[in-house]
Amino acid sequence: MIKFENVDVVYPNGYKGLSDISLEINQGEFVAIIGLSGAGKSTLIRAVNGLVPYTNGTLTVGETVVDPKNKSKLRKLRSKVGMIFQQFNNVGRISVLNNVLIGRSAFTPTWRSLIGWYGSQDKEVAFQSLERVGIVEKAYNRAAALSGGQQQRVAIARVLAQDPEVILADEPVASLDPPTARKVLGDLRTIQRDLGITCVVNMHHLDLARDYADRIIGMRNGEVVFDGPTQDATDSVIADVYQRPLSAEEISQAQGDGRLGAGVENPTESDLTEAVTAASSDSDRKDTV
Ligand SMILES: Nc1ncnc2c1ncn2[C@@H]1O[C@H](COP(=O)(O)OP(=O)(O)OP(=O)(O)O)[C@@H](O)[C@H]1O
Repeated sequence: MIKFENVDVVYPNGYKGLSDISLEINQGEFVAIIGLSGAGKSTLIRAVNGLVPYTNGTLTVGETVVDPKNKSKLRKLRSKVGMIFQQFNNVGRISVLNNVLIGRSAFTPTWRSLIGWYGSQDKEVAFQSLERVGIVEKAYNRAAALSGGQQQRVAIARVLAQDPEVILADEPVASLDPPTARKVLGDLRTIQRDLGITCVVNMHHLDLARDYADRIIGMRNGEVVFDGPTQDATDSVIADVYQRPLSAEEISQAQGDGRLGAGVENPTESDLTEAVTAASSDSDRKDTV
């Protein structure tokens, strides 16, 4: 489904963010990416939808070769690859429902999505998506008025409304308290199991990765140093990924924040808009009204 073949990412300043990555992620897997700050987790995830362009090798999602230079191909890819971020990236001043409808942009002519004119079928999909994450009663609230956990659920519902094959989640629970983090990961897990959507999730806490993922990929210095089923990711294996024993905070989110620093630059507004609104100008999209 997602296939990295000898993929490198070299940033414009010459820094090698990913080095010779070869791996395959199958349709319907729930994969956690772990590793120290700066290991390359965000770079790996963002390469999949072209937010970070890879500079060598081949990266494919399904039948599509990710081509960061081909904007129209990229938009089409992003319509099938939803992305959620640590900071939710909802539009705070508009309603929850309208935020979720943004996920329908790929199915709506550009001029109509620009004025927020979505058809009844789109609204039905949006309501179903909100129901799936348990916040349908918030549909007409302003997104900014919701709690962090609810806002992340809005982001998940928006991605679901895209009808994605893959959900990429770049530290989706890093801003949430431990119980809320578990609820949000539980939603993602249910979505993956019920709908067969592939989930690739960056996480800072080993206990969350172990509790929710089928498979763990451990990264260090831009390389994959562990890749296996979750049950094989023992403490000693993970200590090897980190090259030292883990602290209690790194193992369990309940022990504290556990973050060790900042990662890739925040994406620009336009990158985010593109990543979440996907293929709104593709010629083969369907008008659903
Ligand atoms: N735009 C950029 N230009 C140059 N180097 C970058 C850029 N973005 C990231 N890097 C570097 O690439 C490396 C990998 O960063 P990345 O954010 O992918 O790591 P991470 O494992 O996700 O870290 P964190 O857990 O802190 O988010 C880091 O050393 C980082 O400083």
